[in-house]
Amino acid sequence: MKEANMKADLEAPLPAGREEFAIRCRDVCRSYGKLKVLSSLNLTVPQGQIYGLLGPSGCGKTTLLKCIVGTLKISRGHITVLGKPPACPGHDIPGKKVGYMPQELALYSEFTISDTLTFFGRIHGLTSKETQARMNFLIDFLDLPQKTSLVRNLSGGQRRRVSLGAALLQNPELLILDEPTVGVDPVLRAKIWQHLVEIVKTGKVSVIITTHYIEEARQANVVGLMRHGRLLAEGPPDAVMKQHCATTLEHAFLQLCETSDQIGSKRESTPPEGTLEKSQSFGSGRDESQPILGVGSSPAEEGPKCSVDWKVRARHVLPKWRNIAALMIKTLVRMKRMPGSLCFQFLLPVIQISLICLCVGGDPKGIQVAVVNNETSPSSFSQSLLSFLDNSSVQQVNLSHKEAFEGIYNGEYWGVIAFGKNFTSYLTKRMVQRQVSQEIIDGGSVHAFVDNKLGGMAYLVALPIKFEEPIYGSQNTDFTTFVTPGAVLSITFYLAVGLTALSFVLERKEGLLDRCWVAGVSSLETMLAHLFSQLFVISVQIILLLLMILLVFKIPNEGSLVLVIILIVLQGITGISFGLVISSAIDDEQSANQAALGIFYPNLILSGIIWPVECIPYPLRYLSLVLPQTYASEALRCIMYRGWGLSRMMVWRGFAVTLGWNTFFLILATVILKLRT
Ligand SMILES: Nc1ncnc2c1ncn2[C@@H]1O[C@H](COP(=O)(O)OP(=O)(O)OP(=O)(O)O)[C@@H](O)[C@H]1O
Repeated sequence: MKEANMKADLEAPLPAGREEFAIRCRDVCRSYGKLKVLSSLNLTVPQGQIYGLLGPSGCGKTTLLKCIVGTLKISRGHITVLGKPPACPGHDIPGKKVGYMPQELALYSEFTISDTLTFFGRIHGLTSKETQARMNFLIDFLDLPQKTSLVRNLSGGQRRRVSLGAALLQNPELLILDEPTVGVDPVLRAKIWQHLVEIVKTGKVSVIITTHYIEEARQANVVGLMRHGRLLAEGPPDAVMKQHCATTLEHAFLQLCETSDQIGSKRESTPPEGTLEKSQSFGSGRDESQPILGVGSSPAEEGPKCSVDWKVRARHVLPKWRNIAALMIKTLVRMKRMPGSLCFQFLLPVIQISLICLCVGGDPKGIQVAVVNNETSPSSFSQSLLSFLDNSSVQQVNLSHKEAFEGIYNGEYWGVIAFGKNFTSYLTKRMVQRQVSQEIIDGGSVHAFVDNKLGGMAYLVALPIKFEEPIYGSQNTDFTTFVTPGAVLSITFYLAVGLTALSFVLERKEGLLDRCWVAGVSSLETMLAHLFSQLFVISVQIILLLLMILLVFKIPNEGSLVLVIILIVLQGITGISFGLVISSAIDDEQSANQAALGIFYPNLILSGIIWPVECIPYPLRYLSLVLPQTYASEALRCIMYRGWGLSRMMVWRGFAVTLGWNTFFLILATVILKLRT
């Protein structure tokens, strides 16, 4: 009799009928590595009702919500949301039918309240009039400050309310709210619940809400009590309390936990016999995966299949311009809000290339060289020779033999030039006599002692080589000219890597990536939007770089400027796409930074930017040739200094390798991001 009454109680508040449900989870399992978070979970959210999902911290509520919205894949079972599995092509889950408020704030801190709601409005395809109207309502309803207030200047509670506003914005059919009332004062909390009760009255909107304030869930139509990844009970709050003769939901929940623990310890004390399935039986033969107060059908039932024709599938895969535009505007607004960082991004390449042109490859200046001249006569050959030395490069310091060598050992001089006291007469003898003794040869020579730690530079400067007119370039082509094209590519590449390597890392951490994904933004759209908006930044950087090298440092360009620009832009895209790979694969900032910095030096050295590839030992040379910048640097040098075009293999090879890397990195980043969301 009691049982029959209870059944009637349970069924009474579900006017929509058992078949009408917004969400149905059957036999759902999900693990993080070896940690089993959801095990054979069954849950039903009736259509047009509020479902309060309750449970202690760490029991798997957020994980379940993520599986429901499709950001996490389940390892077993099936989930149906508004009639179809989540993430089924052509289904608006994820999309505008669902409003999702994640546990993290998931807001852009540089945005104002208005920017935030406008951004989500754009993604959901609302007109600016509709967004404006909803914004005014939400600001008033959620008691938010002025819409021009920056999110980063709001209090914790205000930020959570903005986050809730973003979930409510498009009047979704399904609201998934992960702890929306945390940090909200009791008056507003009551108002939020009142609003939820109000919106489900139409029967068209369903809500699933998690909360730590168990008692507030009494206002829900159905509650689900969750523990250790399972649903202990599911039913109308009054029925749950009644069944446990409890006056509060909290009390009922405690009793359920105790019962569950007792059964758990009983199971542990019985010897392990039979299969795992057998050990899951709950109480008197009941399956533990079934809630104590069951609602819905058996876990054995089949879920709906996601079968759609190829046209729907193709439309699902193709990126939507609306989403890309919304994401690009978002990035540009963020840049506008951080003018200092933007100026730094624009100026950094100019500073870097200027430093390379100024400091690398020039002739040494003001080198202090000790001169030991044992000849005293002003008309001696030694004086004449010394007067020919370039005094801007070499600063002569006349010293005695002892002082000069002491100076060398103390690191004061770069070298010693010494003349014997009979230098003039011995040199004359060497010139006029056919055969002379070793003593005359030595006495008639200039003796140079060089601090060899200087490297070969000092010798090279003095080498008696006569260079003929070069085939390409000019007689005074120097190391700077060799290095500059590779340096331009390298700077563009690394700045682009730096700009993008952290982009998803931070957004993923703050829950923004998931939120955008639930709003209907695909991985490809995210990728393309990043690519296009960063292209704007690197375009400005490239213009400034070229102005600097061509006009200020007068680096010659014999070839097509258009080809030069295209190649540098393509290398920038390689950098962006490589940054996107790092960003999609790595979760924390430190590792992403390490990955970006770690490849800098090896790539710089192996790409033949500083020293020609021909000098690299063979095994490493093969590695060098497949790197993104080796052939590209060579191609840029050929265009700029030889005036070659795309008909030459050395030029088109640079373009082909760059395009190949771009395609590879972009596909890789999209696949990784898709697999991880
Ligand atoms: N990305 C992850 N990798 C590994 N383990 C995770 C991950 N996310 C959650 N977990 C683990 O899964 C379990 C369930 O986490 P979940 O966030 O779903 O709990 P919750 O019920 O929402 O908790 P709370 O109420 O505190 O938010 C926890 O033990 C948590 O440590």
